[in-house]
Amino acid sequence: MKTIDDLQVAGQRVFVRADLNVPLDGTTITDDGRIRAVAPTIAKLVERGAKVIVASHLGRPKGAPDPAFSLAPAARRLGEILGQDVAFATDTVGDSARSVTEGLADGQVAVLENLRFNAGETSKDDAERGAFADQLAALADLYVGDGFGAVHRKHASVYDLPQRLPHAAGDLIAAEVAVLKKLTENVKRPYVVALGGAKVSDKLAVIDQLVEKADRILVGGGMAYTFLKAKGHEVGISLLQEDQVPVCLEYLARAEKRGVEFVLPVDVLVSAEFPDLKTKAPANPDIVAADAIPADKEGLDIGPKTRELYAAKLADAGTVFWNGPMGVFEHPDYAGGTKAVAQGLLDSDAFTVVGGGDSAAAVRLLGFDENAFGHISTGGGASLEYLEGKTLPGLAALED
Ligand SMILES: Nc1ncnc2c1ncn2[C@@H]1O[C@H](COP(=O)(O)OP(=O)(O)OP(=O)(O)O)[C@@H](O)[C@H]1O
Ligand SMILES: O=C(O)[C@H](O)COP(=O)(O)O
Repeated sequence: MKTIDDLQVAGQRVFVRADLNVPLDGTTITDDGRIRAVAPTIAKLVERGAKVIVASHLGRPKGAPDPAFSLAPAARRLGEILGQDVAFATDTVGDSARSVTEGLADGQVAVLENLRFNAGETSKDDAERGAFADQLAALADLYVGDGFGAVHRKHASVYDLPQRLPHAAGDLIAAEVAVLKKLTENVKRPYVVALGGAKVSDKLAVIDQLVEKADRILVGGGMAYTFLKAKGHEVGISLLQEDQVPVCLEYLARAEKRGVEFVLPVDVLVSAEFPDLKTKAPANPDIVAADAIPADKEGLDIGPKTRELYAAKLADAGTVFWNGPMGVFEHPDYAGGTKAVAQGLLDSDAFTVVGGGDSAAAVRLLGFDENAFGHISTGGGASLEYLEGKTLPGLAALED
């Protein structure tokens, strides 16, 4: 892969595909880690006299403009971090994008509106994605891929666009790949993987390969309930991927055969209602055994016994990879499980990697020092798929 140092960027329009998919409370960014992570790449391009055009997705809008998913707050924050004005285009490839990018002088930066406001960005149809990539390509001379969190997506700006422009990997992608590569070679054992979060359907599949690589897998968050169901327990109204129950059973059987310890919650915090993340009003959850979740309640965090169990399972680890909060950590009543696992990582002597937008945000928002971990990756799904050994579209497209 070429790096930025291989490109002559002075005076050129450089398209930077970043991952500015940051958590928002209205228009307030609650954690700016992903913006800070890509800022050095943008600053380097600025310093070298490029006209920098930054593009990203935010959330999962449905292929049309939706103000709740505007990148305007992220563009403002990027300007503050860079210490310079950052222009904002109110569309992605329309009149605003054209005029804002045409108006850039050398060393200036613009952010385009959310790529996913355009159906072509995420389309499964090659021609539709290609047509959108053509429109993006018209805005720029060079492409820098630095949105590590999205490299596992075969999307127009990630996969098709670099094939249309001279391209290189940005410094964030280069650094992420260098660390994650270490986890695919000579890992210090026991190798413990902790999985949680809400993107259950996306991430269950990675267990297929992790069962072959890890020594111990701890499951929490929304991911746990499909496994509990597979074990024959009722899970009430918890997040459930019913069609994946047979797959979970297969993973459990394969783990047992390979001697991989597969650890599931023994107790959970439940409530009849999803908590109010805005007011943070007390949720008063109940603690129940994992095999006794009431039919009208959902599991929203791992319980106290599970926290202790997971801390013990992390204590002797040589390497830990963790993706996905153990509960709805955004509410204080459901942050305990995520805190316990973060503390468990720190209390071990392991090389620790935390991956994912919300997982990294959780670590910082819950007051942990991000420098105390071995590596905080900006990619959750992306790092998991990398560790699985998959070819990631956004990395493949950056190859020479
Ligand atoms: N039991 C649960 N039920 C519902 N949501 C949950 C539960 N446990 C955790 N979550 C939610 O999971 C979300 C984070 O999951 P996600 O899979 O997106 O992780 P991530 O670290 O952001 O990874 P990525 O970068 O791939 O998105 C949080 O918003 C949290 O509230
Ligand atoms: O948060 C992430 O994992 C990345 O920004 C990718 O987002 P996506 O899962 O919506 O594609």
